Amino acid sequence: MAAALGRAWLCRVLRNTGLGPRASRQAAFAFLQNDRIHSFTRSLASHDGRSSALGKILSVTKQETEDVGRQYPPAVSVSKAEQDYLLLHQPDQPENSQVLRVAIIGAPNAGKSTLSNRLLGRKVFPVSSKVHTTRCRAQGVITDGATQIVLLDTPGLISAVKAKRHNLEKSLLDDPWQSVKEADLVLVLVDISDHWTRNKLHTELLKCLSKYPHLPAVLVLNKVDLLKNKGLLLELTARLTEGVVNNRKLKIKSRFNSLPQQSTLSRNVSGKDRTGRQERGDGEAPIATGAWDGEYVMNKNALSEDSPGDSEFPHAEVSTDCVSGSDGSVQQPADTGSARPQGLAGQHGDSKHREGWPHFKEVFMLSAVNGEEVETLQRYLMTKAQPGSWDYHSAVVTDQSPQEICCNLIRERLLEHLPQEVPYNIIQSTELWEEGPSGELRILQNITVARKNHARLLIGQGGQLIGKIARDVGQDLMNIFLCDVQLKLCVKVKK
Ligand SMILES: Nc1nc2c(ncn2[C@@H]2O[C@H](COP(=O)(O)OP(=O)(O)OP(=O)(O)O)[C@@H](O)[C@H]2O)c(=O)[nH]1
Repeated sequence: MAAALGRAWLCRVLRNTGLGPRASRQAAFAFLQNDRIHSFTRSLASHDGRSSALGKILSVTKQETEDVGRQYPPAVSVSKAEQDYLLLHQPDQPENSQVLRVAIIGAPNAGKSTLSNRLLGRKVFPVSSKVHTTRCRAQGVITDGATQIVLLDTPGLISAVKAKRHNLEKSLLDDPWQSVKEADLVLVLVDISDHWTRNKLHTELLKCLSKYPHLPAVLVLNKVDLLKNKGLLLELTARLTEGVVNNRKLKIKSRFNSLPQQSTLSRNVSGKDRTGRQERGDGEAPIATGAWDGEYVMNKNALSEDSPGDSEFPHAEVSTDCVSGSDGSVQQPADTGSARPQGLAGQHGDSKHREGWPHFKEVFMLSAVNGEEVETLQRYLMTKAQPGSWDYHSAVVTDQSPQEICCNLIRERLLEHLPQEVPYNIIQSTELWEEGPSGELRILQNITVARKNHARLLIGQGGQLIGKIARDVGQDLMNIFLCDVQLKLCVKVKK
């Protein structure tokens, strides 16, 4: 009640500054939710000169709103018409505008949507532990100063055979390829906590990279928070890059023989520091910071939390004895005692037989779920933007409609809470989408399941599960739209 009164008062104050009714309500909501008012005022006010009036009321300087605005991106409009208008609106780019389109590709469940949400600073893509949460590609937009980064979130890469066997829709097969075709840079995400898949790049990934060999590609090892033995990161890096990053050969050294003997890198484990001295276990642990091309790669603090000790960190460095082929490919020197894992396919082997990709420009090791090192990746992406026109107005955070966002987030929860195939056979339809008298968003969505027992599962005892899903999705939607949301879910059985 107190919050509602406070909101109404703030809303009136904001309206006196010349803001429209919805803008005032959103701003008031944001202010009382958190301090997201800064981003909101930035996105609204920076275009029409109202920033000074709002700034006075909120005691926020222009610099402050810009700084915090970087942290908190603009809200998404609850109205499809408004969102469509924004999407078609002429981008409000400055003269020195820069742009970078980034396709995020990887196997299903690698964490592509989680990373996209992290980079955006707002959850607009659905995430779940079940595969194929993302059904078609969608875009997220980060606008910071004169630079715009467009993230192309894609469904997990799958083979045509698999798509046919599981009767999966065409978008799952085509969209990742389409996104790569449109991208300026591709992020290849690998789930390094998955023992079954982490030792080799997915065949479809390799096919995709081979098809666009001149597109800059960056390897991202995700879910480092789940890895106990951090030393494995460098071993995996050597495998997945075929021992070459940015045209340079990797040399992996370990101060302690922590890598297993049968390791593909064991012949390079020297147990010595850079000066060739044998090191003691209590010395300062060398880490792979700035190992490649002078850029940041791995940060000890970011990765050491659950590490058994610094001795787990091997050291990686790059020798410059790699040469570029005339086609831009990297050729291995004859015998340099390289870190290249044995038994890998040749440099130009077909994607079926190779395990890694030797043309990655950079390697990042991060945790999309808790944000470790995501900012480092974001900074890197910012530096890669090239002069060019923006794709979107700075107030756009995604190209999805508000209804699509809502459907996807409900599906995310259905995937999370329902067993096996049940959530994949559900049909969702939005029956009501309207703005209530106090500016709240009212949504009624029908969820049609295939069988009665599925409906029982979904409703849960005394309506507990469906109630929880409605509350959780409602909360997510409030954070996206920055307004009150009343979400009702109605479970039906297919006739
Ligand atoms: N522990 C941990 N879990 C993560 C991390 N990143 C993603 N996840 C989890 O991995 C699961 C899959 O994440 P998504 O972002 O949906 O993966 P995706 O690649 O978009 O999946 P698809 O839509 O199937 O292609 C979710 O349960 C996430 O919470 C991470 O860095 N650490």
